[in-house]
Amino acid sequence: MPRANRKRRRSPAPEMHRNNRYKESPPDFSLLASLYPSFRQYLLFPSSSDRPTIDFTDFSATRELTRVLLLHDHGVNWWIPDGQLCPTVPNRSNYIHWIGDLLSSNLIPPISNSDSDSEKLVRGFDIGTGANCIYPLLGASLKGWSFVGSDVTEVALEWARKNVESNPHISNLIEIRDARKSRSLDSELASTTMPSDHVLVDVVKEGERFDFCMCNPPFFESLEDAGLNPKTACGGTSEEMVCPGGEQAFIHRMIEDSVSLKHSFRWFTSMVGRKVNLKVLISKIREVGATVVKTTEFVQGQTARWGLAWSFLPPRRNLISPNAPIKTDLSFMLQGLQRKTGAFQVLKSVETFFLSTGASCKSDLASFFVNITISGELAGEMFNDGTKADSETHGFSFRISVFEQTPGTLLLRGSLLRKDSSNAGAFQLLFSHLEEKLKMEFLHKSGG
Ligand SMILES: C[S@@+](CC[C@H](N)C(=O)[O-])C[C@H]1O[C@@H](n2cnc3c(N)ncnc32)[C@H](O)[C@@H]1O
Repeated sequence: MPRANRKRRRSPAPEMHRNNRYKESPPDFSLLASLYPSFRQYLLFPSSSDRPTIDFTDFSATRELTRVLLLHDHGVNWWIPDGQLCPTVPNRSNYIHWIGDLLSSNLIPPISNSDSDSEKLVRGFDIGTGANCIYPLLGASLKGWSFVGSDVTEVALEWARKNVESNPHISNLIEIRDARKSRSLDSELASTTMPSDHVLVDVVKEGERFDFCMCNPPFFESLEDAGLNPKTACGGTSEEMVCPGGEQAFIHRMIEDSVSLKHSFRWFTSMVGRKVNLKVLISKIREVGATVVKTTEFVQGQTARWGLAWSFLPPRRNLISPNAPIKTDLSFMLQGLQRKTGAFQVLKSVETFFLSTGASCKSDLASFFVNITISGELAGEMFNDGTKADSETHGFSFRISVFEQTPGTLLLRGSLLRKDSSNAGAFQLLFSHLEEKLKMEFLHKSGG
């Protein structure tokens, strides 16, 4: 059916995550071929372009590209047997970076992690890690996170373990867990290859705590449904791509398990392949009483994919009660600073902090202030709990000024530039994160 006149989205097409190394510089195939002769054989030189490419419908070529990208850009040794699902590194990195955003937004405060509290190690659970084990490998190498990766097929478990063992520098961060073992408790399912009703319950051990779980579920109800994208050859066996009821049934099971394990995870997350499923799943999550639901759209070449996250823990922003007086001017002091720490240095840190969130900053160093703008899109990513459409999330601007009170004491003042109370809560939250960050940075250094 022709769709030329149909408006596809309300917001601009999603871009790669700002921290994705391939956002500004896509993989340089010429360079990779010069460094890795095994990749050279797959290069094609189309007459229409001066840049070489590869045949993305050739499984061996896409697998070799993934291998050299993981090795060259991430220092990861990797391989999968013929026919297994072959991940694209730039796309899979977006999901990792989005989880990084969820964790650093501090919307849901960290939960105490019984066995790694002292190390403050971020701990994730990858449901269905696959033979490629891509998320634990990327999460450990990019972020230093530790993982449990689960799966239910012999080949996935064997190759995921091989991929972990081939990387001794991060192997202590990744445990591969057989989710079928837990199923042996369930006698009816023990001898079948059908996915169990549980994906987390019985796989997560008593007393374990995780900062997040993630999942790239089997999207399709049948292999015919999966079809084959003629433009790519990512492989994928029926066990990897198909489950009864498709992704909706799989994520439903995750949601049900999340209710039983609501205190064991800070964030539950999953990738979703169809927008129509996203809406149904959000309703289900609300129905079971999650306190926060967040969504994002991922860049996945020609195909749209969504990220869905929820939590049952009380969000920090609830601390800003709707009945509390709305403050559009806020301040705090930095006292006991070292002599060499002046207003200029603190202002630069303010700028670095907000730039790292994706905000844009304009500094006036002579007057010791920086104006910060949070775009509507960024505000949506940071604060939208899934109840608002992207187009309803408005951007806002505020000014942070630094005043030297006495040597060693600075006053920081934040003011919303348009005194629009609808963004006051978000502004207060960001300002409190800034206070936390600057106190950590400057007062810890000076022993304060
Ligand atoms: C689409 S693949 C994802 C593989 C990999 N994470 C990736 O992103 O490329 C889905 C994976 O889920 C696994 N799986 C299916 N049912 C499962 C269950 N109940 N528990 C854990 N893994 C399961 C499949 O064997 C398969 O490896």
